[in-house]
Amino acid sequence: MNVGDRHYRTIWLSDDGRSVEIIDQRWLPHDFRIEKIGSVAGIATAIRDMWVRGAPLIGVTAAYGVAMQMADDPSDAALDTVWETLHETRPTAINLRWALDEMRRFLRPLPTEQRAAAAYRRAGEIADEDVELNRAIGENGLAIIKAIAARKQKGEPVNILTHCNAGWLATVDYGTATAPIYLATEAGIPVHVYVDETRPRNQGAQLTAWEMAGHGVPHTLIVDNAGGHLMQRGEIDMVIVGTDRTTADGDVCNKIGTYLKALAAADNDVPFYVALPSPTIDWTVHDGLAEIPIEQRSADEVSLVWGKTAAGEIAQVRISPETTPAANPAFDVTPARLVTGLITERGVAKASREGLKAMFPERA
Ligand SMILES: CSC[C@@H](O)[C@@H](O)C(=O)COP(=O)(O)O
Repeated sequence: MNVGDRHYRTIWLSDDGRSVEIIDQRWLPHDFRIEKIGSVAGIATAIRDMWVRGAPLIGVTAAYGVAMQMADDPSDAALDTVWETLHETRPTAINLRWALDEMRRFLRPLPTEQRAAAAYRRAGEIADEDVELNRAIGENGLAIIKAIAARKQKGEPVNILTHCNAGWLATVDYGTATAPIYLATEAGIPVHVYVDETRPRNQGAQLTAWEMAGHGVPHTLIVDNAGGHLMQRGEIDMVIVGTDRTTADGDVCNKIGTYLKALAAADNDVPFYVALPSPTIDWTVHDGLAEIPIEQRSADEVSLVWGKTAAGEIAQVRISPETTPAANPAFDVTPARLVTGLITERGVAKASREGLKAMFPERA
């Protein structure tokens, strides 16, 4: 998507043909910084410390990490080691394991001297495929927005609530939850997005709001606790969120707080959609609550908040007593029964084993 008048993806191969450049998301919306990363250790840090984040982008970044390892040492042992090193950076988003598995499956049969070039090629393809998947999700979600718009007065916007950042910053381009929103805006369908701030890291306030502003999408930032109130007042037409892992039975794991939005949506008959590319489906998991590992992040993310001071400095402030402990589970699981539909690259699936099987018969 565009930053100013320039088109960016979130990750691209450097001119040296070996490193990658990424948009460093730690500083947004206050500062737009590009980082160059040329080692597996650098890739692991960028994923773990959330310079890059969002399930699909984590996967693509890891794929490039495998390529860097192959350029240094293309042996089978090194392939297994880089899989382990990168896999442990973040536990919940399944796209990380999907990308690492795909790279290893593709590289293992090749002679070692061909692996580095092949790995960079395959990582680039995975990045391009992500863009195509998201574009298709956009088309399928656009049909839902159009149907809601058709029931409204002419010119009245479709009000969409979203949580966390499942925008182009969380993918290579377009985003998952935001792709239908961008396509609706391009098509001239009036939309208005309520952006959940998404404590503790504020991906909504910092990233989704920045994306919406950058693309001229009318939007309003709300605190996480406001969504239920707005739904009770009929001010939300639909919810669209992303997901870090969706089970073969349609349970949806996503940023902490998603479950509460789904409960409020169900209580108020507001359709609750989840947008996802198929690499986000974990076909090996059936019971999301019991089986998906939930990342426990640092308590500092709860007790300390980043922002920009009046003097223009990007700084962190403490919001709780020094001695108060904090817990920081980063994701929760929304049971399939609360999900209206899964917007995939192939169409909108029912959030159930049968729905996903019908959409992806070759994988189920
Ligand atoms: C297209 S992204 C879907 C999810 O990855 C997104 O909603 C999310 O929860 C991201 O969490 P994050 O912890 O910022 O990586």
